[in-house]
Amino acid sequence: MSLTPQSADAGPYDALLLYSFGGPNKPEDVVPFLRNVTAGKGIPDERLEEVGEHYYGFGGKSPINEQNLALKAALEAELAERGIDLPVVWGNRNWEPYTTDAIDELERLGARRAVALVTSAYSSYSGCRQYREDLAVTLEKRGQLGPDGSTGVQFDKVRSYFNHPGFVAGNAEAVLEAYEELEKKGGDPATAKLVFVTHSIPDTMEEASRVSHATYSAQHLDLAAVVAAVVSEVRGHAVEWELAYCSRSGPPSQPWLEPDINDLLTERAGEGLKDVVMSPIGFVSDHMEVAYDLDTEAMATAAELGMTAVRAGTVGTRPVFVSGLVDLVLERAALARGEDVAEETVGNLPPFRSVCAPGCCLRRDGEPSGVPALCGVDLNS
Ligand SMILES: CC1=C(CCC(=O)O)c2cc3nc(cc4[nH]c(cc5[nH]c(cc1n2)c(C)c5CCC(=O)O)c(CCC(=O)O)c4C)C(CCC(=O)O)=C3C
Ligand SMILES: [Fe+2]
Repeated sequence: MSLTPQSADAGPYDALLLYSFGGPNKPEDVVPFLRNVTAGKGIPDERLEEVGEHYYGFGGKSPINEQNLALKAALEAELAERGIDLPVVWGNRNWEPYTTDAIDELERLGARRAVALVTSAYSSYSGCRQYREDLAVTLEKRGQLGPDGSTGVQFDKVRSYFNHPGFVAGNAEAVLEAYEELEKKGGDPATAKLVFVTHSIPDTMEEASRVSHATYSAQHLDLAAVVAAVVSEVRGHAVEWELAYCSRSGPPSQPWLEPDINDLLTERAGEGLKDVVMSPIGFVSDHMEVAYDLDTEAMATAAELGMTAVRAGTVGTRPVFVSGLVDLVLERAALARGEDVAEETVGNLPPFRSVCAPGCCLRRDGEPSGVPALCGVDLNS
């Protein structure tokens, strides 16, 4: 697909909200942060203590906040380069600067209509609707949620971008670099397996992500197939790949998406697999899930199994990714202006909706949340 020429017009938006998960900055933040994340989610105490230890092992500090600041700076630079006058404001669901701090900042800037860009490329409750609910609930607490949406700053959202060319190209670039590293470590790229990794979610959340489009796992499989095809073409050999999961939580009785990356490595090693490249396509930066679950845990598993393993990078602030994000912002602006725009994609799935459909990405299949959400067809859908 050819790139559509886009005007450098971000109107009707007067600000961009970079909207993320958040993470602790120091040891004292760890427990309050975990309380924010898990409020009402039924995560067992043992799991929380274990996750707390992951953070303490890294000095009580998650890399995520610095990574988001770097992404914010990269977005600002790309916007300036293209002559687009759009201030970027950063906010998080689970830590400072909170969503409400971001709205304060938007008000200080005099913004009346903002476009939200979530640091999650996939559509599911965790990566999409939970952010939309958080915006609505935050405005509600501020007394700014009118019957048809915000009476304060008005928000739209950039579509889930797992199949946008910039995200796909950034991941392919990172995987190609990992193959070179594997060769340097003495591995054999021609027989290595490419394992894509993402955050596991409960099976019920996977089912509920089906409402208006392909499920969370299907979105990953679509992107993975394209990345594997690029790698195969560039390297000139067949690439065998599969998808695995990390970071499972919740009670053991509750089914979550599998296989777990460690189980997969163990099983494949038993079948004689020697070399592996792990590509964390589920994450946009090397935050704690990557630093602990992959770099610490899965790499240790691979070492114990005598495998040669390399972890590919995340898209982070790769120029091709950042420039794709700015394209997505301009695309959303053109849609908001009522223009006819080509919504660029790669892979087999269509572009995901910029305005979420009723019932989209609920937490559990068939269970309305009763929580209002912005950026859908209406507040309570
Ligand atoms: C799909 C998905 C993404 C990717 C999309 C996105 O980026 O949004 C993601 C990202 C992240 N998850 C993160 C951290 C945590 N996630 C937890 C818990 C959970 N995650 C879930 C899903 C996801 N999570 C789910 C279904 C739960 C169970 C509770 C619930 O149903 O909500 C818990 C609680 C303890 C535990 O169980 O692990 C923690 C501490 C961090 C911060 C890392 C850092 O600090 O660097 C980030 C970026
Ligand atoms: Fe998570």
